[in-house]
Amino acid sequence: MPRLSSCSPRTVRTTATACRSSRIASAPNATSTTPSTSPARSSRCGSQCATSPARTSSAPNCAPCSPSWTNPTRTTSVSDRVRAALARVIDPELRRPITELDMVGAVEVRDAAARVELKLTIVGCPAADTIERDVRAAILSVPGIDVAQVDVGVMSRAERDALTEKLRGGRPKAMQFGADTLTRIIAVTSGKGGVGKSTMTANLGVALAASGLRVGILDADVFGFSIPGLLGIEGVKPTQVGEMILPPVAHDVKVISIGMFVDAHTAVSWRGPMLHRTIQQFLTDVFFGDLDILLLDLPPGTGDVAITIGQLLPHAEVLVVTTPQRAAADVAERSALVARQTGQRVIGVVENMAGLVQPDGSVLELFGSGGGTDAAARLSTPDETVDVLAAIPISVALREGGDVGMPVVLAHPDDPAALAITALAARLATGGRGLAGRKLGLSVT
Ligand SMILES: Nc1ncnc2c1ncn2[C@@H]1O[C@H](COP(=O)(O)OP(=O)(O)OP(=O)(O)O)[C@@H](O)[C@H]1O
Repeated sequence: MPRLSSCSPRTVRTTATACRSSRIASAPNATSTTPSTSPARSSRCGSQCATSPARTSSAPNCAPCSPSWTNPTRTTSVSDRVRAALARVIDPELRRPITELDMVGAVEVRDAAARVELKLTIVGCPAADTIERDVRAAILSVPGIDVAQVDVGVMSRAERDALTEKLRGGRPKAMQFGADTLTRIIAVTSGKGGVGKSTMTANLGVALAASGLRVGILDADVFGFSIPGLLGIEGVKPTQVGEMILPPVAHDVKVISIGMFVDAHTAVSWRGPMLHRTIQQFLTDVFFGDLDILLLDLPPGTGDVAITIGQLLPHAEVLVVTTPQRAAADVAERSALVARQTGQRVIGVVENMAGLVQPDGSVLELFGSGGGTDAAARLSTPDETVDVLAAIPISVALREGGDVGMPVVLAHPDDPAALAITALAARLATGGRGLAGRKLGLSVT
């Protein structure tokens, strides 16, 4: 089983000891825009303290170095207001208020200064700077507070375990997307490689998230992972809190990919059991939270990953991507049939790389035509009609967006391919969330 390592540790800069490492700001404008790690401010404050440790610093922009926080003179209502402001700070990875995540320790107020203990989940938390900056801004947003001191520490193991437990909602560690999940799971599949499955998955995910849905992408294309690159997060490592893996967020989409755990230049060559365990671990250990839609980018063909996904997620829906070429449609049909054998429902066909519009307005059908309609017709049964849900034209902007990690639906929303993908997302989004139409495996005895 592959070891999914945590993100590379960085040292958290704590402010446990006053002044030397404290990052104290004197005014909202100064702090919210100035990096809290400003060496100038730290050393200025540090030198003040070195000479008069217990005294209020008189340096410009330097807050009291060691105020007597234990004996606050302000009423508790001000610290309550600081706490209320902190409840608006959202952890970028866990997507919940930091107060709910028990990341806020003591909150103390003295005169116009507030001190807050911030407990990060792990040492080297990649979101540390963002959280600290937001905490500082939240403190300074409270009327009457113009000095913010944030003492940054790290949760103890017990606190981390308690958080993991809380995030799981008290449920034992298990596959998150079982038959009773309210999350719609859509596997993007094709028989043939290079038809644009990953490009479609990435853009669809971003378009669905832009429409207000909570979206996750699981890159199950273990051998040819490309989702991190398509979404501009190549090289980003997930944070690990205890046994829980927090998926990086790109363009509002939570993303997990084997590419985040192996060296960029490593070729993954695993046999079936290893692939199975990896996908299973993704579905169990990665904390996606409450999602509306989970998209799966499958490798081409009908191999081990497709079978694993069929076994683990028989209630998933399947979106078949093909090109207009008849040969591609033949193979696409096969991948959909395998999915169907596991109980998954084919919800439609996407014909990608449809005609390229020429400067004179004529359309060049580089890959022929009719493949999508063909595949849909062959996949339709007397009980279930399968439609072509979208035809995505060939687009230079789409390809370029993939190359630079900026999906075309965001970078060029008026591009014909972007418009077609956005319309497809809107169509899929109307499917709603829940168990409606799902086989529940109930039987009457
Ligand atoms: N509509 C399109 N117009 C232009 N280029 C496209 C279009 N769709 C995809 N591409 C390009 O085609 C190439 C293959 O796309 P992609 O990697 O998404 O395919 P895939 O089916 O996921 O491939 P694989 O089989 O490797 O998983 C990429 O370079 C992508 O930018």
